[in-house]
Amino acid sequence: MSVVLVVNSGSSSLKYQLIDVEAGRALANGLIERIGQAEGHVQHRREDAEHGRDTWDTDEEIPDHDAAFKHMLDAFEAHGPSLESHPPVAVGHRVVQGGSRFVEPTVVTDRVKREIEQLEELAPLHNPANLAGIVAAQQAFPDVPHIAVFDTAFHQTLPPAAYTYAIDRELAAKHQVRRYGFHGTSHRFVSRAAAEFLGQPVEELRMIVLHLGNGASACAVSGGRSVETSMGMTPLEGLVMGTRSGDIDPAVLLHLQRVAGLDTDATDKLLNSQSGVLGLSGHRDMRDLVGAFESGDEAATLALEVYTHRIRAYVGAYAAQLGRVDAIAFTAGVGENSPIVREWSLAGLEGFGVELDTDRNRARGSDVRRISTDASRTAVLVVPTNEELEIARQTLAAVEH
Ligand SMILES: Nc1ncnc2c1ncn2[C@@H]1O[C@H](COP(=O)(O)OP(=O)(O)O)[C@@H](O)[C@H]1O
Ligand SMILES: CC(=O)OP(=O)(O)O
Ligand SMILES: [Mg+2]
Repeated sequence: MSVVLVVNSGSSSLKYQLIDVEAGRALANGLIERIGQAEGHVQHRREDAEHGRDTWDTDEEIPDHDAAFKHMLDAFEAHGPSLESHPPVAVGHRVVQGGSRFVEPTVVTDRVKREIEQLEELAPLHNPANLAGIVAAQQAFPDVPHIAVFDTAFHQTLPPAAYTYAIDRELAAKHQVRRYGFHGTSHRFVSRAAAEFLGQPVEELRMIVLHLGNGASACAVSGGRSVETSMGMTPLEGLVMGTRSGDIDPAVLLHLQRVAGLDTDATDKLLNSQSGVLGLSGHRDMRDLVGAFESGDEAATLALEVYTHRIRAYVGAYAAQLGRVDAIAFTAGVGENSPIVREWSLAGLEGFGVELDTDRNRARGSDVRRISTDASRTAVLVVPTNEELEIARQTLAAVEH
């Protein structure tokens, strides 16, 4: 059995999974939230084939990422599985921004840490937290290799026409301004799982993956390679998200800076944390938004329309880029669980060969499933993503390499 610990360290949270890679199964997972705030929260869950699933919760102040790791180790010790009897052979870390530098999973050295730090300018919300997680994990697990797996890596196959912004070339080059794309680990996992479900080699398929979570992005995958994606230099561009605006005329910012006195920080906060469906409706969580829509809330209805209108526009654009669409795959929290979002996003596309089956779309399930009619030229699928398993696989492959 090869066990890998996967760490997804955010600015105020630490998510972890202990994974048996060959079995493709988590032995335990956990979430440590509100790091650095007065009321922290630790949740540890043991997944046991024999005893089923057990969850433990505690409320406690967690000052920093070092303390969060200590809590994680304590939880393994108190509730199992024991790390002595299931020692991780490596620790895999999600790192959001790898720039143009990192195209594959990379063994973390002091130099790699410095480079991740240098990339902070391109991901101020994500990379500092990812790095804090790596530093703390190295202290907790000094004797095993640590591997960084980058959200951007899968999109390094984008052609220049897709990743280049139409601004002054020299200025852009000097400041590394280009589109990088994110959620690559998920887009890669889902495109391969979709091909497997369809029983066709991924090399022969053209598909569109819609990763709709708190952050959301679309990806056109041709022959298993990312050829176009909706997030850009940062995870702000593209689809409407929980709290992020996605695409917007940049002149809106100039206008608000002039007429409403917004400075750089206020603009950043507005677009990243106060926009998206939250800004439109007061709800950031899709469950709450759909609930408000169902009780007739007008703002919630508009938010849902704006959210799905944008997805449909991207599906059309990517169909044009791909020339043919064999499959559309919905994934992540919203994509896997919201029939109304899937239905509205693909409404009116029958003329393009995309035909949803209403009953299949509404049926619940936890495995890969088809939600299009048998006659639909494009197969529409729901594919549960598993970024942690993908990180664990890539980590093990990097260690064995
Ligand atoms: N049953 C459901 N119906 C609709 N939306 C759901 C459901 N379950 C989860 N979601 C939505 O999924 C989103 C979170 O997705 P997730 O992939 O977990 O996000 P992230 O990993 O980016 O934090 C939230 O908006 C949540 O409301
Ligand atoms: C890159 C990104 O947007 O990640 P998340 O969806 O986890 O916020
Ligand atoms: Mg996610």
